[in-house]
Amino acid sequence: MIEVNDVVKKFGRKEVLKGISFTANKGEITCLIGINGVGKTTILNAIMKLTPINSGEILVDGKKVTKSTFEKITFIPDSTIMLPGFTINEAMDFMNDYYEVWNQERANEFLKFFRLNPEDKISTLSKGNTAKTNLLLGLSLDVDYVLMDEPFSGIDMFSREQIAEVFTTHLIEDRGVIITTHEINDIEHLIDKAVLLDEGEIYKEFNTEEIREEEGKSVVDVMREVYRG
Ligand SMILES: Nc1ncnc2c1ncn2[C@@H]1O[C@H](COP(=O)(O)OP(=O)(O)OP(=O)(O)O)[C@@H](O)[C@H]1O
Repeated sequence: MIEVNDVVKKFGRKEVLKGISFTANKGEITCLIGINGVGKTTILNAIMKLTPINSGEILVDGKKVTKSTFEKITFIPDSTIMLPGFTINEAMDFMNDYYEVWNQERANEFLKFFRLNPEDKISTLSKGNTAKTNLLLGLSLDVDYVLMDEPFSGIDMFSREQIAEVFTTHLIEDRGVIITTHEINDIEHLIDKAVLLDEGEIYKEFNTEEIREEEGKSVVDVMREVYRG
């Protein structure tokens, strides 16, 4: 489990995270939802220790995040191009050399699934294929937790559907996944837990199935209630 406990993050005088707490379980997809600038990326960066926090704590399987915890987590950034100078093949070789937990079999499945050409140079790929390559490189690491920042941002409908499909296949298995998004439509039916953020605070955290069964509401219904007051 990833536990984010009362985390405060300031940039200068601006308090971007105002005491955020939530948990993300293994075998579940947790979605951090909120409009632009509410602090979604900052939370992922804080979990990955890419940005220091001012107070609070983040635990992975009950332990503070250290070098060895990092081996359990992979972070797939948004449209940032990873390893741009390489072809997809060279990038996979690099990952294989660099990470003990690299799983080439899974990478080959992703190549087929996304119909990517391993000879293509990463810097020349379309936005959708860049996102798919990022997913391939991130999800072919045998880790327990996967953090994804806006995996659907700026990507055409068909590629989005294909990316969403990954979440319903064995390619994710029983990992704990945290996704950020401001567009819920593509993944509403896939997520287990929704964490609604506004201005650095958590408005509501809920199990999507429970709210569907008990209150007959979709995530979008809850978002309308929360954000439109
Ligand atoms: N390095 C930084 N220095 C100063 N302010 C920052 C920095 N990084 C982020 N911020 C500010 O923190 C706030 C939260 O940013 P963050 O990127 O986490 O939001 P977000 O919810 O991921 O937004 P988006 O949906 O647009 O990606 C924003 O107001 C942003 O301007």
